[in-house]
Amino acid sequence: MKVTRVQALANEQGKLPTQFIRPAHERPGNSEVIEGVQVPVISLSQPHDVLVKEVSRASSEWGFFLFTDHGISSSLIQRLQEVGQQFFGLPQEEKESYANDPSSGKFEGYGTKMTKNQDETVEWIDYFFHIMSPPSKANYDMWPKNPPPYREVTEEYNKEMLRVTDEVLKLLSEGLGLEEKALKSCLGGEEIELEMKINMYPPCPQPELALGVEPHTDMSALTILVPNEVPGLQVRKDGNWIAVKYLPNALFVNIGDQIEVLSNGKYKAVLHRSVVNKERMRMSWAVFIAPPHDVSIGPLPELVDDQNPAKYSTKTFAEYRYRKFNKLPQ
Ligand SMILES: O=C(O)CCC(=O)C(=O)O
Ligand SMILES: [Fe+2]
Repeated sequence: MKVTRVQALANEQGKLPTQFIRPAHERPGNSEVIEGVQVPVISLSQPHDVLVKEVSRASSEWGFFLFTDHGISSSLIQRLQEVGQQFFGLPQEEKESYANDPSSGKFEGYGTKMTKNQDETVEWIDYFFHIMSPPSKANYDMWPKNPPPYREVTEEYNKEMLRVTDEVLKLLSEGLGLEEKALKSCLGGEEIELEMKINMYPPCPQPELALGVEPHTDMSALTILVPNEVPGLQVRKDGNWIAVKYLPNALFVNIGDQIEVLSNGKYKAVLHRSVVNKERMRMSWAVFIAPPHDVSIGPLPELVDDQNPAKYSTKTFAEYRYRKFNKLPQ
């Protein structure tokens, strides 16, 4: 089936096509956005006990924080961004050879959401999605072959993401009063999955009427994202949308649904959305960290007792995903 890419629409001058116009209450132009509030910024070079406290606090109060001094070189982040930009700069025909097809279960590849019916609204975004880890699940044939360094750069970034993931999961485990391996082993241990989603938001003729990504929490355990320099991410805190400022080389860390469930609600999955820009293309590289599909996730028994009953039901990640995709209650 022929899919109209947002990138192609952006090249046609003019008005925003109707399927992108959000209902009035969802339009970024109609909602107050707080610009001045600072989201938590946490340096990974602090003493361990301070880090445990800061990460645990940010994850309980915000479900979101920025990491600095994480040890990933700025040149690696720059190369990751270059190969992603170069992919989206390829001729349309070449990008189409990677087209995904979520309706038939083919999630990996080049994608754009389509409307199922007339009154459904879509998002101003094209993306590329593929599994990075574990190697046994990575389908390297689906990774961009152009530009040629794509695979090498992405594998190098994947190694760094595995290292930072271990670090965050240890800190979060300790913040729950558990031993440092607790959360990772619940998430499949070495079988934990890392997925790359490159988000590409072309310039939008009427950004005040559209959204890049609608409000959602990530169904992952954690998401670690690096954006380009164009701002656009907003996180929900105490009933307000807070615009997240760009901080060069910082990692944006989201708590996702699976950590909220495992922690029995002590840590909160952050509600977030992204807005688009009239002049500039925004891009972001989101790494979703999730359990394998057959792993069951529920509140950790150590966190549940008579005073703290389980707030979530236990189910496999496959079941959770199915329910979330189909907007069924969890
Ligand atoms: O582009 C962003 O900053 C957010 C993207 C996002 O929320 C997602 O891909 O789940
Ligand atoms: Fe997200």
